[in-house]
Amino acid sequence: MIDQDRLIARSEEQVAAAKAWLDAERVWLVHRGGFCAARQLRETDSGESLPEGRVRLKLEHNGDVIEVDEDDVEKANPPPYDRCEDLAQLRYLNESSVLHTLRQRYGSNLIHTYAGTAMVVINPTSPLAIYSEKVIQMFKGCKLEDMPPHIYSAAQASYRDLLATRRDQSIVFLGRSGAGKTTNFRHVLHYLALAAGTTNKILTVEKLNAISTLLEAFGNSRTVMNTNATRFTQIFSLDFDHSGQIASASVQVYMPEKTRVVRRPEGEPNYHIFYQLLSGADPELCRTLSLDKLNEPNLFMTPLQRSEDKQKAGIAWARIRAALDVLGVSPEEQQALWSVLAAVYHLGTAGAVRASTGNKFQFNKPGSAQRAANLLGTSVEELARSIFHATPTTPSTRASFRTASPTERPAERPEGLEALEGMATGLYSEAFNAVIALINRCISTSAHTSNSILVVDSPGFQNPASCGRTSGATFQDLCHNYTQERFQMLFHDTTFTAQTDRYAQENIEFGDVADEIGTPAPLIALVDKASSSCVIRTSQTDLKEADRRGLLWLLDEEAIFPGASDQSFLERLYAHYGDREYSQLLKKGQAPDQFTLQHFQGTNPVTYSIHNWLKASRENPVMRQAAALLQESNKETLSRLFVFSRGPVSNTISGSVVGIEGSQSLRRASSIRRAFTTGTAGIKRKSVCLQVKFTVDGIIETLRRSKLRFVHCLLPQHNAGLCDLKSSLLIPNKTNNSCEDILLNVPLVRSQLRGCQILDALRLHKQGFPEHIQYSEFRRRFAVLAPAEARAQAPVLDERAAVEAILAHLDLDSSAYRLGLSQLK
Ligand SMILES: Nc1ncnc2c1ncn2[C@@H]1O[C@H](COP(=O)(O)OP(=O)(O)OP(=O)(O)O)[C@@H](O)[C@H]1O
Repeated sequence: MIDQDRLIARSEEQVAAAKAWLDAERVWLVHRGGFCAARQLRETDSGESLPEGRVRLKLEHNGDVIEVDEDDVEKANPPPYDRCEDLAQLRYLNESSVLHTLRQRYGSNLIHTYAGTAMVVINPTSPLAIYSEKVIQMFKGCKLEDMPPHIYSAAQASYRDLLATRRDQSIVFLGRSGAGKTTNFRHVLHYLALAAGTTNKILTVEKLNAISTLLEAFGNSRTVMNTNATRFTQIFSLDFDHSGQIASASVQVYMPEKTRVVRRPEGEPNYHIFYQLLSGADPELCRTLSLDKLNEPNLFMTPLQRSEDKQKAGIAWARIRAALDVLGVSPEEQQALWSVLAAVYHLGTAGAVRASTGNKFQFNKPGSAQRAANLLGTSVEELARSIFHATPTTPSTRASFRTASPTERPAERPEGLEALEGMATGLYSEAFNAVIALINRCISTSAHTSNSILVVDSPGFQNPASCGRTSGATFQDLCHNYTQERFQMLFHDTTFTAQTDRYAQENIEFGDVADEIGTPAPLIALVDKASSSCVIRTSQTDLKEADRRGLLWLLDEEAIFPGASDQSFLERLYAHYGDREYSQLLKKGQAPDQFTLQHFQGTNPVTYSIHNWLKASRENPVMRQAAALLQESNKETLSRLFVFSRGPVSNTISGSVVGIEGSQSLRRASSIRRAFTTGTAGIKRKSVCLQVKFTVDGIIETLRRSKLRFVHCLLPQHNAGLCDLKSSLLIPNKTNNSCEDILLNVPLVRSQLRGCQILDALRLHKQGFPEHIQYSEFRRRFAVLAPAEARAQAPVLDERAAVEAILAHLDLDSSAYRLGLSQLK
């Protein structure tokens, strides 16, 4: 380990000041609201020593002397560590010292901090002048060890690793909604496009901006936690040729929150694109799309009312048109996209009503339905048939995860409004899918590429109650939270499990830090565990455990069980997880339709409301009619676009898989495709809830094969994601809080640090040897530093001895490395 003290050349006064600091026994007193500085006193006023486990402190801010438990006291670091760039360098590694360093840095607009091999970034909530082409050029020319913490250094480290090892790399962003994942994701892409360069301008900054604009318009929405919340997971793959330039790229989109088009929590709007179209389209386009009168009530959206909102949407609309031009989307293709969006709007106005004769449903407002049909290039009769009367495709055979019941029925065809919602959702999914296909058409090539950097962004952790919505989190929130838990598990596996396994394999002695580290695995199992089909031991406990399956499986079974309801699902959940053993993970909610999951090892409990979960867990069968309707449209521009977007050279989001056949990167990542199209995933295509599990399995499997880097994005305040709406930022009352607390909500940051296990990772990093290199690779790279006789080029019999010779020649401190069986650490 590198000791910061040894690296900093210091004057005698500085040395004296550091010694005085250490002698003064500066500590942090930890309290619920945060921590404060104090000096530890050795004895009582009368000179007696203190009882075991108790310490006396003199508080720095008011001079009070108090006696507290020693567990509430943590050692403080000398002032040179106040803004240290890597938390692993702290002499005393404890929560308060980490928080202090982060707060000091944040106060100076230093939002990035290394945390060993990971990075922590705190949302600055306002733009900073730290991202530019000039800064990119600076990082590009910088040695790794000289780079200050910055999102560009994470990108540069991945790029250097890719060049040095020719191994695929990934950068994964984790954090709560509004913490800044998407913002950093974009900076990474900008950096790589500029620093690595691209062949034939396949991926320019202009194109990246255009892609962000489109994905944001179609896939983002305002939520209670973030004015611009991402509602889909994406993997942006940058594919490099042998010279290290980007020769191709692609966007893969997973698990878009489709139902938001028709239903969402109260007060939250639809996707941005609808408002931008409705407010921005010029009169001629409005006429073509029959959007010139927007005064009728609409089931799916309410057009913007305030003139400033309309103005903003109008500006965004101009940007969207320009983005489509940059990406080479033809005017006809653009027109086809707008026709589908306008048709969704008109269906919202058309509504559904039971016909006066018979038991069938029909449009409530035939005029609006006619407008939708015209735009889709079909007849209103055909449209009505597809929505209200068409036989849905037969549901797939259901695996018998619940005791087979003769009364089980296939999923029923939704009626009336629900059927209409299915069509609107399906149309929107097809439009979003087409946008991604058009993006990929512009940035992918068939050039031979050798390695990729995958940059991953997904909706952040959702806890709506933290921003004042007490009605409970939704099923969609659970899906996003589950995805974040799985990414955290990936971080856990990479940081803890893989490291300690490697030490064991290499026969390297190592302390017991790893044994005490908690894991997100139990909560993940509660959500996604499949029941075991074979039980080896047959005690009652084993049988019960074998039969116990995760929430998603229970929900899937309940959704098609006759007479089941949201409430009966909740009862089954309690029946499986009501034991004391699970009380730390699942608790009953205050309302009868609520339950609480203790996410991130209890640091982020979320109360969910089960309202509508059964419905949300199955795909609405009418959705699938949308693709057929569009492909068979009598408007050639529409049918051509939607045949293309579903075709082999593009991609699809509807089955959760997005890829490009023929692309090198995806051929390498072909297991993504396999994971989604074979086995249980294939059988369960219509189960939205199980698709979430299988999709995340596929993503994780792909990422595991690359060298992973994690960026933990943190919220400084609960509502930091709403910083675009400055006035709604609830800054704590100045009179009650110190200036620093106004910047950073310490309990909130502390709970995020605990949830993402930063301290554990740092402890392991400090105690262990996280960097490792094969002997042969070390010799290849560093043999030039060795004496001539130790510079064998060909493979040598004893690689370890050869490396030892190089190390001996370099005269390195032997405590700074370990020699394993095949690797140097
Ligand atoms: N580095 C940054 N510089 C300036 N503003 C930032 C930065 N990071 C985040 N923000 C601000 O915070 C807001 C929320 O950030 P962002 O949308 O990236 O969060 P997120 O973690 O991706 O959220 P979600 O998970 O909901 O999509 C942004 O709209 C932006 O205004």
